[in-house]
This record gives sequence, C-alpha cells and structure tokens, in this order.
Amino acid sequence: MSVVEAKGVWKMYGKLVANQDISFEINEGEFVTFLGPNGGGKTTLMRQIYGELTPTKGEIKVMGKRPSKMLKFMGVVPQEGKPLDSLTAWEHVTLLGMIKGLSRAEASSRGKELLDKMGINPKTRVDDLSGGSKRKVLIISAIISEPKLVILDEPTVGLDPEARREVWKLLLDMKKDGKTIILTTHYMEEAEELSDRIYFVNKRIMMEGSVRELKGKFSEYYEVLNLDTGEKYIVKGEEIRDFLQRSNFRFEVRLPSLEEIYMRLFQ
Ligand SMILES: Nc1ncnc2c1ncn2[C@@H]1O[C@H](COP(=O)(O)OP(=O)(O)OP(=O)(O)O)[C@@H](O)[C@H]1O
Repeated sequence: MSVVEAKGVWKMYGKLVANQDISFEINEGEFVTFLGPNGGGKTTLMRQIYGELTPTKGEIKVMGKRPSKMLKFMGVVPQEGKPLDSLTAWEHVTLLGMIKGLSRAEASSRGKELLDKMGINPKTRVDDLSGGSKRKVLIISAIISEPKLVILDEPTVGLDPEARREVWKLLLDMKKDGKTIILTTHYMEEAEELSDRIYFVNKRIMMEGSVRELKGKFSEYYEVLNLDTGEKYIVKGEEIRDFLQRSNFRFEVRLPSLEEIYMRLFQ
C-alpha cells in the first residue's frame, strides 16, 4: 500500500522554484531517504508531506488523504525543531505522547524506556542536556506514539558518531516494526546504512533507486585501490580487465561510493 504519493508537485516561493514536478510513491514499511545539495528543496518537500505547506501545483496524499488530515498518524522531526527547555526529558516525551493520544501511563512508561535506550537521564531538564541529547529528545517525542509514518528532516545534525548510531538503531528498530520512514540527510553513510531507496533531489528528482541500483547505474567506473601504496585509480568498466592484468600490485576493486555518485550528479 502506498503511504505517501506525490503527483507532479511544484512549490514556488514567489518566483523561486523550490520543487519542480516531483512525483513519487512510498510504500508501507519502506525507508526512503532524500539527498541533495543545500537549497535543493528537501525541507520544502518534507513540509508538504506533513501538511505544513501546500503544493503550488500538483498534490501530495498521505494514506490516500490530504496530509493535514493525517497528522495523528505521523511523527515529525522538523529541521529547526526545538524542544521545550523548561521540562525534564521525561516530562517532554510524556507530554508529546499524550498529545498524540497515549494515556499518561503509556506515555510515561514508553518514554522512560526510550530515554533509557538512548542513554538520557529522564530527570534532567531539557535545558541542561547537550545539543545531541536535545535532538534525541525530539526524536523520541516524535516516535513515542508509534506513528505509521515518521518524517525526519536532518535528525542527526550535530550528533557525535556514537549518538548517530544510537539513532540509526532506533530507526532500524522502527523499520523492523513495519513503520514507513522518510529521512533527509547530508550524511552519505547514513543514507547508505538505512535506506531501502534513495531520491537525489535538486528542485526536481535527479535519480532514484536502492543503493545497489544507484551504484549499478554508475558502474561504468570502478575504483581500484593499490593495497601496497594506498593509491586509488578510477578505471572505466571496459578497461578494468586490461588494467588489472597489467597491474603488478595487490589490489582491491570496488564500486563507487554513494558520495562519489553524489559528487558526479551534483558537480
Ligand atoms: N519560506 C521560504 N520563503 C522563501 N524561500 C524559501 C523559503 N523556504 C525555503 N526557501 C528557498 O527554497 C529553496 C529550497 O529550500 P529548502 O530549505 O527546501 O532546501 P533544502 O534542500 O532543505 O536545503 P538544506 O539542505 O540546506 O536544508 C532555497 O532556495 C530556499 O532559500
């Protein structure tokens, strides 16, 4: 079943085109990531999916309905989201859980469980948490009610590698539970680790596919690593055989990384 469907979406700010003729379908249980340069229109697109903006032209449907009618099924971490500083972490996640329809007891016990899992002391005031922990509180607040659709706009900005991996684990657990997840990020390894499908977007959709498919599309080039010296060579697919036969060093051959694909698409 399609959870989000966009058909011919254009979003203009005055004369500026932020989204240009965007169409896609995201199915139940998929983890989809949008990648693209700064100003490429990702946040604008996310805000239309969670109903904060409406398309200038075209339409977006969430579970077949107008997004603003489906908010109770969504958990959102907006790009500029800020937690309520005066609450404790536990009060924060409990309150957000109750707003989304959980009973106080459910919100409180699930909130505590998630805070423990993410290594946050429930009794600490949000104001006194580190920037990374504040982001974790926002993420937990968005997912505490177990929404069917989770939208995260650059949720791991500013997190250290360990915290980022904790968030990945949380998201992968949600995916295992069958949730549909939409992410934007500038971290390629994050997209590679988590996504079933990736959209490269710069106003319009430039390319789409699973990590494996995207790498396949760019497999006219290989990267050859000289294991003796660490030197790297970019070799065309049709020349790789000859190149390796001529090489008198130990080598490793690999497909381009997502980052290399990104650089080739957007440079
Ligand atoms: N409220 C607004 N009014 C006018 N222009 C806007 C508004 N919001 C965004 N824009 C412009 O629309 C374009 C797309 O911005 P958007 O924030 O959607 O991109 P993005 O891909 O999310 O960027 P980033 O990766 O930097 O977060 C940019 O040129 C931005 O300046």
